[in-house]
Amino acid sequence: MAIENKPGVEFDTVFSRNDSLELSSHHDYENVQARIFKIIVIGDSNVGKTCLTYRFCGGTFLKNPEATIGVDFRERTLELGGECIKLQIWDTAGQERFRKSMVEHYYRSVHAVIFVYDVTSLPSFESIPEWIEECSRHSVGPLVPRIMVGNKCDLRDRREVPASAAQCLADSYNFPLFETSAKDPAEKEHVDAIFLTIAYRLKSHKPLRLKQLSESSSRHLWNQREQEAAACQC
Ligand SMILES: Nc1nc2c(ncn2[C@@H]2O[C@H](COP(=O)(O)OP(=O)(O)OP(=O)(O)O)[C@@H](O)[C@H]2O)c(=O)[nH]1
Ligand SMILES: [Mg+2]
Repeated sequence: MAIENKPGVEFDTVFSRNDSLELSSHHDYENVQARIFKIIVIGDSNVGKTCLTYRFCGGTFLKNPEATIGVDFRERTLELGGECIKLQIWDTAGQERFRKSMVEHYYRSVHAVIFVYDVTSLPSFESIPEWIEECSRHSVGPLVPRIMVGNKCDLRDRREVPASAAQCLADSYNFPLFETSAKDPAEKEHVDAIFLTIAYRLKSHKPLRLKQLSESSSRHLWNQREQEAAACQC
């Protein structure tokens, strides 16, 4: 599910029926020029960064993943509005010992950042400000989109992070918030939507159009002006 960020303002992510998530077969892969965007996925160990990125790039739930050492690269090419976009996803290590020599590389020339926590782990949520702070220390520009993702929503009985608390934190940074599950097949399209939201933002390379809506009809909310203004915190 996507969670409201600010009432009355919609993050104008409308996926056209003509957009496909993959390059269609009539394309000659060799000759297609794709713009490449680097997206890093950051958060505590065990929150499901590898499973989320695998779900998006591989289409299935990765059983028995091992802790990521350094970084794993995944990519997926999309056709959006007639343009080829390649998302190069850096699945980073959450464990300090597996990431410390890599941190500079994570943040260099990054185009978007996804902060992940586990809704069944309060400590992983409480770490989010530290991850945002690390991002800030590495001079990631204010126009670089950031989003927050709460993973493992399928574990309903074990939830420790209320959606309201997560929304509050996301609002304080003016980040969009998504809650999802890499494991639940019913959430597959929602995982896609997280990355597509970023892809559209990167593709346009310009401020999003803000559409005033009634509170009840608002979904995928992201106040871009406030997001950019507040991004100096991150
Ligand atoms: N129930 C449930 N389990 C999940 C989900 N996503 C990941 N897991 C499990 O959580 C554990 C950790 O997943 P990973 O994807 O390896 O976590 P990570 O954030 O990449 O961990 P590091 O590589 O150590 O930073 C594994 O046992 C996964 O099976 C989910 O959506 N639901
Ligand atoms: Mg991992």
